[in-house]
Amino acid sequence: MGEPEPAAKKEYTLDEISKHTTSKSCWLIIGNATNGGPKVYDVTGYLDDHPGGAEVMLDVAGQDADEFFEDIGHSKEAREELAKHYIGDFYLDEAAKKALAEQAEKQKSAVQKSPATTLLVVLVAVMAILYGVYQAQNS
Ligand code: HEM
Repeated sequence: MGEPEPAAKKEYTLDEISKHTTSKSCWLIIGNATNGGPKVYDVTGYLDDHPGGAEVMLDVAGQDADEFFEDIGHSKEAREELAKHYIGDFYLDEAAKKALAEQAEKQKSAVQKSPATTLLVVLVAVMAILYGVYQAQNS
């Protein structure tokens, strides 16, 4: 048994999204393999409230704005605000869906590996400090 799916999940194609590029109707695609895939947001009502200004949003309207959104390092509050404007998912064909799932899987295993990497870094640092102390005591 899979996860329960909402009955009618709306999906938008780039054809449709790319029509919404003005202050009268401004849509953005935000999301990637690490957070559930690309999603579509109608941010028309938020343009005038955006602390970064309306212009930056209009610049990337009707297209994939994920990198722009992530590069700013938007806060948790910004992400909560973003969620309010969600209108549906970005349509992915089977190949794109598969690529996204593979990317998500890769990200997951990279995260799982990271505690071991952190431990190794800490271990090397501790050994370096101990070596320093040993040297100091014997000089
Ligand atoms: C619905 C989508 C978006 C929401 C809800 C949002 C929300 C916010 C919020 C709350 C801030 C204040 C700082 C923070 O809390 O992180 C902020 C700052 C900013 N945002 Fe956005 N943002 C969105 C999309 C974008 C996009 C697509 C861009 C760039 C193309 C962008 C560029 C900026 C910039 C440059 C700032 C910094 C403003 C400054 O510090 O002067 N934002 N945004």
